[in-house]
Amino acid sequence: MTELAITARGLTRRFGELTAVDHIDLSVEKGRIFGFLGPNGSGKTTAIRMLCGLLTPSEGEVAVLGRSIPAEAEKLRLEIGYMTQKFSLYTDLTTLENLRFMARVYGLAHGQRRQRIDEVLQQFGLTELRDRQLHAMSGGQRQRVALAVATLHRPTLLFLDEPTSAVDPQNRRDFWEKLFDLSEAGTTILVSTHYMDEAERCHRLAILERGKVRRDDSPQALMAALEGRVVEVSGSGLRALREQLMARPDVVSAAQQGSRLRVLFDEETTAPLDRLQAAAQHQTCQLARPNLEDVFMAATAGERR
Ligand SMILES: Nc1ncnc2c1ncn2[C@@H]1O[C@H](COP(=O)(O)OP(=O)(O)OP(=O)(O)O)[C@@H](O)[C@H]1O
Repeated sequence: MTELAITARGLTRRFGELTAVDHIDLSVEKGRIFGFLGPNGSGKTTAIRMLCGLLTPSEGEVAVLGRSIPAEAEKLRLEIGYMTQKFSLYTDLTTLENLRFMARVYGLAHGQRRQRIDEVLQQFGLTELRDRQLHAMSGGQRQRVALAVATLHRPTLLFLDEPTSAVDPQNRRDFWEKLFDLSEAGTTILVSTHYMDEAERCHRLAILERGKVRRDDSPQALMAALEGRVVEVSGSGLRALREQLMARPDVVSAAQQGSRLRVLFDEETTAPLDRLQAAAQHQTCQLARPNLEDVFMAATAGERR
């Protein structure tokens, strides 16, 4: 049987009238990278804060690393790492000063601190930046420092809340390579994002929208489930065609990408290619491989209608 690092049943958080997280169920396997994909305000941060024990649920059961949360949250403190969306380190201190300070906060034994700090400096490519103040670093460099700090005490579970929102694509790729190194070494990672390319890298993904989990599976399985429902149209007159298609009940979404229009049909539609070709007589239509954006549109279609 696979071991679970996190289980949540019916996890809910209300803020007054608003239900920010609405009865979500989660099972996160140990050693895997689990993603929360959702737009702003979908409840990712609120869910993560409850799983860390920083926010009390309104309803629901949560167990993290075998401990009941929030009752046993204090015992979890040294077993988890948390990197928040907002940068939370001291920007007027250097990398080394931040690491030394946090090593004390985590209660690392005096004799181990230096060795462990040297290890993370090397692991995250920070040796040359050890004496630089954080305000004089790029977004990508700072995120590396934040990840080094979050893993300094060797947590077995890492919560990363939109860790790369201020980072360019190359640095995002490098950051993800570090996450895979950590995952291979046995660390469980729960990461929230609104980038499709990041979501696609996760072993498993929960798509959140308005506080609910709309889909929960591997990215590959989620995309495979849409096989045969996505058609691409090329040719002229795509703007007018899009408008016409968006009015149809069998079309979930129609989005232009360069000189193509990508059309997603709903589940019940049979032979979408033939249907579209009938509507787009002056254009060329062909079936396309579903991507995560299509999955996201399909998962949230009910809400938009
Ligand atoms: N302390 C709070 N008091 C009142 N409302 C809150 C509070 N925290 C979050 N919310 C609301 O709950 C909803 C979910 O917010 P949350 O921050 O969890 O979403 P998110 O998916 O993390 O979005 P973002 O990427 O913008 O942070 C939002 O409508 C937000 O305004």
